[in-house]
Amino acid sequence: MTAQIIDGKEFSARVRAQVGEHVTRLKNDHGITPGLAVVLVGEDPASQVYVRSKGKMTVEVGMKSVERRMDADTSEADLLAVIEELNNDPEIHGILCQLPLPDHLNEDLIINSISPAKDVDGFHISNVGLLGTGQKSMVPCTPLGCLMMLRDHHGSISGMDAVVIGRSNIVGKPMAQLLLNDSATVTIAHSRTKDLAEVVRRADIVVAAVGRPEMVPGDWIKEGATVIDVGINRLDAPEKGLKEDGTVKTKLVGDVHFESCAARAGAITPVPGGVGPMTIACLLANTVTACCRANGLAEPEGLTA
Ligand SMILES: Nc1nc(=O)c2c([nH]1)NC[C@@H]1CN(c3ccc(C(=O)N[C@@H](CCC(=O)O)C(=O)O)cc3)C=[N+]21
Repeated sequence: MTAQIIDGKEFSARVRAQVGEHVTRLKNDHGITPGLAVVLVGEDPASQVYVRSKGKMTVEVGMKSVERRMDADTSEADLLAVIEELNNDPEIHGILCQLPLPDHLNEDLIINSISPAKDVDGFHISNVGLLGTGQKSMVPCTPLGCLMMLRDHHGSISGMDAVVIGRSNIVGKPMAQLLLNDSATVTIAHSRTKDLAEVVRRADIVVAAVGRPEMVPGDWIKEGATVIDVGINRLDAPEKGLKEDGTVKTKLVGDVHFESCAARAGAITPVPGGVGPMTIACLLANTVTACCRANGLAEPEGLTA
């Protein structure tokens, strides 16, 4: 079987267009402009790229975009003060504090200082608990994007065997919760899982979120299974030659070996152009959702879990 490619770039453009329509309605009918604030501590170049791209897309859908850049040696108190200010700002409906934070900052403390209603990452303990008990919450963007693609492809995933490889708080665990809420049979596998190959071979749906380049080979994939690749790993690609500064060019690969998995899967997401663009689209979707909830308005249909 040769897999259908699930085009995250195209899908995310559709989601962003939908978000844009909601934003227009909020503005025209209610005089409200959804606002998203991104807090970036330090100068990590990869983070800066994401932050810029998020800011650009936020403006493209008609929302207000605020960026707070802080020095890498910012104190916890100063960061907490910025978050408190954003918590109290009525024009801001979503707050994202880019992770990872520098080592001297307590990530849990910072995340839990964001107002749960504005926590568009869905990382606050309140949102984690709400999701785990099947209550209305803010849902982490990457798993939400994966769920949207799975629902779109399958219609319903009820009763399907899903294996999530990876148990992070950001992707693996919330992904498993979402799949379970949609009545899939869910296994969470990880680095200590015995006979991972056999576990994955049972799966109708494989979500790979481990952060290890190309670790899932095609012969682990059941014929016709759907493969969602969350990994974004940058590898040296000497075959592409050198950059202007003399260093070797790089390429992005996922957590699955694309070619061999695509040869067996029924459908697969590519890297780049798969889950990544959906993550940003869902961040915008969550901001609109947060804005609607904050104003007691009906939630945007099709953009929530
Ligand atoms: N609090 C927090 N929330 C996040 O959501 C968050 C974060 N911190 N820290 C960093 C990671 C990373 N992240 C990405 C989002 C989109 C792409 C994306 O769109 N990638 C493109 C490729 C981009 C490229 O070419 O480098 C793609 O996969 O097609 C990548 C990475 C969100 N993150």
